Amino acid sequence: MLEIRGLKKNYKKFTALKGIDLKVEKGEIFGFIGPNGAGKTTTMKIVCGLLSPTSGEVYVNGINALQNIRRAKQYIGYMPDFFGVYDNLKVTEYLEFYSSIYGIKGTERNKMIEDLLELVNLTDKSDFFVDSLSRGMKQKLCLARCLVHNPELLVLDEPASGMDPRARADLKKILCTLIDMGKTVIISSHILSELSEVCTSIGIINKGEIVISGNVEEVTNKVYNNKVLEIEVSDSPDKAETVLKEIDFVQDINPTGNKLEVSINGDNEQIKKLLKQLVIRDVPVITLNKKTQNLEDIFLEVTKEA
Ligand SMILES: Nc1ncnc2c1ncn2[C@@H]1O[C@H](COP(=O)(O)OP(=O)(O)OP(=O)(O)O)[C@@H](O)[C@H]1O
Repeated sequence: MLEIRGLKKNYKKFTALKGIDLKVEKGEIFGFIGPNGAGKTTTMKIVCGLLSPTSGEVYVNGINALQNIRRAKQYIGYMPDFFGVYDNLKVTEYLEFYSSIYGIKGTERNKMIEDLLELVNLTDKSDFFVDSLSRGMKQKLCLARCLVHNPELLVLDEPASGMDPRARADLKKILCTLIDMGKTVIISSHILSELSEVCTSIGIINKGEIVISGNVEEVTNKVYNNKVLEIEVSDSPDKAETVLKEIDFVQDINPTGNKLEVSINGDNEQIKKLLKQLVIRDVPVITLNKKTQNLEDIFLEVTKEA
């Protein structure tokens, strides 16, 4: 759905993007993660045709977006990180205004606005003035706005900033609904915890360069060659520890009561071998889980200063 190749952007002498390569497949929720000033907004604006790159290529649904920006824009819904001021415009009027830009009128428009307000949980605010909405509500209205032309690719720049936990939970649900509707979503953030549960893939950008990208599991594996297992035994944790110490690919063991956190150098094959050893040696294993690393840990790991 989106492919970016060798994207560079200079602001005068400052190089904001140093040659970005990214691929986002249809149906993904791609988390575009990076600290302040990393280059997320610059990349997103170029993708949406709001900024020209210094060099590079952007393809949206196979269309060369830098050469056919009008065609590419039909596929893109962009939610900027800042929401403008709209005096004396009610929520419904606001969406009517944006619908008119795309030539959507009459009953089709009314039904679409009704559906969008339902999607973003703002049906009961349809008659409110936009300026009277809370920041979180404005964000959701802005999301509804970028859906009026039924785009396939949504580019959302920090949509959760300023939202309270309830609004964030709503946003996650909305994103899942959008994916069920067949959309592809790119969502930027520097607050990783808000993305970790919903993203199917991520790209981490730092100082204008993609440090790492791929689906969440791939990225986790690339960053952490070692896997961490959580093993619980009904009793005899000492025996479990003794057996684990004899396994050559076990790197570290951290026992707490009947639970052991075990770092291994290996993949699923090694996990199977480890479990087999424990069972053969009569260690009473009750549970064995792969400990998932959250995006926050990965982000801190890959963006830490050398
Ligand atoms: N118009 C501009 N002129 C000069 N420099 C700019 C301009 N816009 C952005 N920059 C610089 O380019 C770099 C990338 O900025 P960008 O806004 O893309 O980062 P970001 O990852 O979106 O950051 P944030 O999370 O703070 O929004 C920053 O160093 C910023 O200061």
